Amino acid sequence: MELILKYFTNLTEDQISKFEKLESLYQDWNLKINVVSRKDIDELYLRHVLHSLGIAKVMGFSDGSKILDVGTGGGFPGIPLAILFPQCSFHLVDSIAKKLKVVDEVVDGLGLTNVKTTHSRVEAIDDTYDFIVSRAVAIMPTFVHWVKGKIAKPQNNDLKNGILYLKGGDLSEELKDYKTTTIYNLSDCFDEPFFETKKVVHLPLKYRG
Ligand SMILES: C[S@@+](CC[C@H](N)C(=O)[O-])C[C@H]1O[C@@H](n2cnc3c(N)ncnc32)[C@H](O)[C@@H]1O
Repeated sequence: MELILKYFTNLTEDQISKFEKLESLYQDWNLKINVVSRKDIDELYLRHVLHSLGIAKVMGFSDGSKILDVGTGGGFPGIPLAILFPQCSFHLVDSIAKKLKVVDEVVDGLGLTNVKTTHSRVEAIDDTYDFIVSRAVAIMPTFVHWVKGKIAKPQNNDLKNGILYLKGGDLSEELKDYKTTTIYNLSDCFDEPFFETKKVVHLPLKYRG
């Protein structure tokens, strides 16, 4: 938990208590349904919570923003971001029901009122969002194919609306067809060696409507 406080110094009491509660909620639920590996549970704050919050280091969501987390699995990056941005609404989608069972229990346990979950493949979701976040779900061309048409018309001519994807390693081949992409190195934001090769890819997308 100290890790989160090291990099996010303006948290409210409510946010701190929610981040603190996360560990025991995941530990309890992971005993019943294994959604996070043993190693990752031991390093929950580094590998899951802080990594998810890397998105917030490169993009501040304005109040009222609508955000879709595709393939949320055990709730990452959606749940940590929902704690950090209580004035935004988060839709967490996954095609595996048992993973969402854990997410629902964590959301209830934290009293997160800005999160809804849907058991579905993302292709079947018919709605629009300001941002689409994700980690470890598909290569970019597949991902873009799944989510195009799901970006809302920007408020205030904000041309940033689009995908924010947590990725690692060399992305030059995977991203070569996307000219408007910006890649942010999380090693510039966090000192921990875990972030050495970790990046956030920002790909603005054309909006629908
Ligand atoms: C490797 S896990 C990553 C989970 C989480 N994002 C994380 O980083 O911890 C990939 C997840 O994507 C989900 N998934 C894969 N394709 C999907 C699709 N088309 N629509 C919704 N979920 C999908 C899988 O069910 C799985 O839970």
